[in-house]
Amino acid sequence: MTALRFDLDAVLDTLADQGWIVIPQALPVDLTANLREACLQVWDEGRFHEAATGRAGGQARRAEIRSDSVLWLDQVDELPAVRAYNAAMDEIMQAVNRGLYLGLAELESHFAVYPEGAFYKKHLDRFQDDDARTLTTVFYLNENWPADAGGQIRLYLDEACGQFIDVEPDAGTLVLFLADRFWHEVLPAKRQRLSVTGWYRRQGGSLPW
Ligand SMILES: O=C(O)CCC(=O)C(=O)O
Ligand SMILES: [Fe+2]
Repeated sequence: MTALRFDLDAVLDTLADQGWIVIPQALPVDLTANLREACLQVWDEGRFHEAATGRAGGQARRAEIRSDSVLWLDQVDELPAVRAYNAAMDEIMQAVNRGLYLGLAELESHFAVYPEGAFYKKHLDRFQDDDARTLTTVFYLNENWPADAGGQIRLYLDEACGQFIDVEPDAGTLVLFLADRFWHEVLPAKRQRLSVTGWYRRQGGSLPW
C-alpha cells in the first residue's frame, strides 16, 4: 500500500511543466512524526556533524555559507522510520522515472538540524565536478512551526532570481525541484528546524559528451 498522500500523476505533470513543486501533507502524519522522533533521537546521541560545502576533496566547512548540522540517512537506515521514508521516496523515484525519463538511480539524503539562528545562503545543489544530483527533495519535520519563526526555504523561480516563493518548513511538506536549475536559500531560523534533504542521482553522473 502506498504511503504517498498525493496524486502522483498531478505532481509529475507539475514537475514536467515548471521543474519544482511544493506538496503539503505529502506523507502520513504518523510516518512524519516517527521520522521527527528518530531525527531527535540521533541528534541527542550526538551523531550529527557540522555541514560542509562541496564534495570529497573540495569539502570545506564554511560557516558563513551554512550553519546546519547533518547526518546521512545511510548511517541510520536500520531505524523503522527511516526505512518507511526511504520506501516512500523510492516510490516517487520510480514514478518520476516512468513519467519524466530522468533516469534516476538512487537517493542520497541526510537529516538536517538548523539550530536557532542557523541558515543556508543562496546556492545551487550541484557540484562543479559531479552533475549526478538531478532532483532535490526536502521534507520538513517541524510541527506547529510559528509564522514568525523564519526558517523558510526561499526558492528562486528564474535564473535571474527576480521571482521567488517562501515555503514554511511545516511537518509533512515535501519540496521537489531540479537541482541544477533553482537557486534557493534557507532564511535564518529562530528556533530549531528539522528536515530531511536529499538528492535523486542519475546513474554515473558524468556529462554524456
Ligand atoms: O532545508 C531546506 O529547506 C533546504 C536545504 C538545502 O538547500 C540543502 O541542504 O542543500
Ligand atoms: Fe540546497
